[in-house]
Amino acid sequence: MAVIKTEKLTYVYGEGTPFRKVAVDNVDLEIEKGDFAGIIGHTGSGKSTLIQHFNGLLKPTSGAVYIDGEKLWDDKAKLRPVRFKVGLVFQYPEYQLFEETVAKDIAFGPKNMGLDKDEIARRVKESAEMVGLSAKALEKSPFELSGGQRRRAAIAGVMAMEPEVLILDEPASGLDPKGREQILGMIKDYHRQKGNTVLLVSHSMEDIAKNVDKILVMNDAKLFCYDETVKVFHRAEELEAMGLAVPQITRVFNRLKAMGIDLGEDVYTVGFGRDLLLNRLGKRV
Ligand SMILES: Nc1ncnc2c1ncn2[C@@H]1O[C@H](COP(=O)(O)OP(=O)(O)OP(=O)(O)O)[C@@H](O)[C@H]1O
Repeated sequence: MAVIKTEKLTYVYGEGTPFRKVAVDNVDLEIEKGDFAGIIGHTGSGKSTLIQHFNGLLKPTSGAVYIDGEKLWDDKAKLRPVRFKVGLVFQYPEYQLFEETVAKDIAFGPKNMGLDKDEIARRVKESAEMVGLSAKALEKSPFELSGGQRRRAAIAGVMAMEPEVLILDEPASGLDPKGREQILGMIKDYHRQKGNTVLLVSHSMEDIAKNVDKILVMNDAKLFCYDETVKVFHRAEELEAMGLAVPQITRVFNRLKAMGIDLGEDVYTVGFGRDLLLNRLGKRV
């Protein structure tokens, strides 16, 4: 069964005003349990609006959202547990840290869930380890940490709620290349260890290509596709037509194909391209 399902999901900002804007338009979507997916689309294509429906932060203008088969908004009392089930990490979440220590910040969500002290302590420890924060860092004020560490602390705060679905909006934005790799690697490890559903919004095709198994593409408020990474990059021309640059390495190999050198596979990471080439050249890799 799909963990997230939408039926003709539509969301309109400013209904009844001259500024009316359809941000999500008739989206039918099924996200399976355990999927690790990237969400891409040009600026303003509706990515943030879409994900805010998945934990009941936004109410559809029309259409429906189901979490674990349960329709949201039929009974408002059921929204609270959904917010625990679907954890949302906003862009630049480090600006939302406010407690006096990192440990207290991470504990905030589990505390809010009404868990007992021991369980909260276990979760704080486990999620701090997951994001690579030391025991020493936990006792510091969030303001004593570096930007990258603060981001980790904020992500750990949502992980500590042990959501079934973890959604992150641009988790690597504003970080240097090394910081980006570390955060994305950490999210990949989290998915591998927990097997949970993880969705991450990103502007970077390269980041997406390297990390996720599936891609959801939004275009002008509509769902363009939700499919395996390879299959999505196979549609490079359509993606480029909607202003989405496929990874540079994919373009190089597509160019080779156009020149008659078809290696028979879609290439979207440098590592895979290298192995493919070396294999064809008959060398061991
Ligand atoms: N609070 C709001 N009021 C009015 N219009 C809004 C509001 N938030 C978003 N929009 C509009 O809805 C559309 C979709 O916005 P959304 O933020 O969901 O897109 P996005 O794909 O996440 O964009 P970005 O990549 O820039 O974050 C855009 O045209 C945006 O201007």
